[in-house]
Amino acid sequence: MKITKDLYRGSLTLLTDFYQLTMAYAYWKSGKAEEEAVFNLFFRKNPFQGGYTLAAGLDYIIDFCSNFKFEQDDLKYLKEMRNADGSATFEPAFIDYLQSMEFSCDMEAVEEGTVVFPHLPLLRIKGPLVQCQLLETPLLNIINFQTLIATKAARIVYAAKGDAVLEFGLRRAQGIDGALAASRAAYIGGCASTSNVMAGKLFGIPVSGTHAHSWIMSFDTELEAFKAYAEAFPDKCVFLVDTYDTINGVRNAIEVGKLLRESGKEMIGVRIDSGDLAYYSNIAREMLDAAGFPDVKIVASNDLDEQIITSLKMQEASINVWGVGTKLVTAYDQPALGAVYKLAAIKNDKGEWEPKVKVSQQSIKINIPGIQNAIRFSKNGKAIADMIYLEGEDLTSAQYIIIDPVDPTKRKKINTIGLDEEFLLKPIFINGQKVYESPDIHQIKKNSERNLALFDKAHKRFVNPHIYPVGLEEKLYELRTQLVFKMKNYDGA
Ligand SMILES: Nc1ncnc2c1ncn2[C@@H]1O[C@H](COP(=O)(O)OP(=O)(O)OP(=O)(O)O)[C@@H](O)[C@H]1O
Ligand SMILES: O=P(O)(O)OC[C@H]1O[C@H](OP(=O)(O)OP(=O)(O)O)[C@H](O)[C@@H]1O
Ligand SMILES: O=C(O)c1cccnc1
Ligand SMILES: [Mg+2]
Repeated sequence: MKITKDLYRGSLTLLTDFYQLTMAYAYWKSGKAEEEAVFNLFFRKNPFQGGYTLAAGLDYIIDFCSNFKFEQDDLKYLKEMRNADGSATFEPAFIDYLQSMEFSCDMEAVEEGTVVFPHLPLLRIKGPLVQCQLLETPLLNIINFQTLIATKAARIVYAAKGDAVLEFGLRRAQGIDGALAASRAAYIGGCASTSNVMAGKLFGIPVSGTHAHSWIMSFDTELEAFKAYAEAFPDKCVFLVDTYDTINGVRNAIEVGKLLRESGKEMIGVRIDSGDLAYYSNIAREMLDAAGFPDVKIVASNDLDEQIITSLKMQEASINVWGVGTKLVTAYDQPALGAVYKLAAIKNDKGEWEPKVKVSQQSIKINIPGIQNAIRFSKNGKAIADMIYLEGEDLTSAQYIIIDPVDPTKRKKINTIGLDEEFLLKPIFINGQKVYESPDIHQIKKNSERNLALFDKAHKRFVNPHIYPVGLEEKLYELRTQLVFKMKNYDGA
């Protein structure tokens, strides 16, 4: 297979769990395939034991849905699928049905770079049951990963307190697609650049890089290596100083920095990639300052994450730029976000929407039924609370009570006078037609910055962050409670 932009932009319609296809077939057999349904995509817990999550991945979803079509070779594959007894898994008429299927759903979603919280709908899709069902797996695959990595990046960038964070993860990322999507999401989360050249080409992300130990090792001496690099890249010299002896490495960098200056150029930085990064960065800073290089940056790398960066900041390390790879692109301490996709409503024979609920012993697992949206209330540029409500509800009240979806004793009163309101779900597709103007990657990154600025630092700290209030509007809470009671009786529980 060729790894080209087409891999991500072409039809990936079979990228779904087989059970979506078995259900599709069974829906079709039972005459339910075209019944209208609404599904919500949401998660139940912020990743990394954090206080917020940064949404990413929508642009992939838009591409996926825009190209949602069973191609001839997809159909051939399904047609040839056999049961254990040798009979065809799917009837030919079903294959014809798939062939004629075109994406015709309505979709609303939060924009990429939106700060989101447990229980909020990140995406809502309305359309034929069969289409909504087939889309469950790819939508989750895309949102779960990119949202996870964007959130990890936002945390790392937050720890860096305004210093640039360079994403160096390609060599340790989860395969080719994981690497590309991670580089994209890391940029959305606030990284300044990626080392992944293909991500730069595909997504328009700035690329940057220094050099490796192998460059130094290929010469007889470190000094020779620095001089040769300076000749090749007089405007981009970031010297890796720790191959043999970090202090001597800084001395050599200063020597070449002086030569560069004589030729009218300035050394940009030094990179330290091992040892005690606080200790060596502080020595390097003193040496560089004393030699007349106060503007030369000190880049640090080596298994960094938000915790180590925070520690190095506390130690007053003289680091200005952070190269972060493995722990960012693999979301090292939490390898998956647990977003789910649940049926919220279905249209009955009379054309009325019937809200649907999945009952669980664990109240956190009871989904929120009905066709929902969410409003973010804020005051003077600071978010106060999010309210999930039923679409069509009268929203002119001066006061709301929002009720915690897991613990109904937790409630918050919101007086709306003087508050700003933002509807979180934006229309993306109507009847399968795209109505959303996708922002470019730089605008998405700015949206992340704007969104993150809405939230108090209490929600951003790494240890026991303050919980941001997200609640159900009273009527939605009532609907959910009544429905749970009804379904439990129905089950005889
Ligand atoms: N001052 C510091 N405070 C906290 N963590 C640090 C500090 N300096 C470095 N670290 C981190 O400690 C870890 C050190 O890794 P490790 O024990 O593998 O040593 P190393 O420097 O990589 O060794 P080597 O010289 O073989 O490359 C890295 O994750 C690094 O980011
Ligand atoms: O540490 P990360 O956050 O993943 O950042 C990327 C790392 O990749 C490179 O070295 P590599 O890890 O390949 O070799 P090394 O550990 O021997 O330096 C680089 O020098 C960084 O240390
Ligand atoms: O450019 C760098 O310094 C770099 C790139 C990838 C991995 N480690 C370092
Ligand atoms: Mg390493």
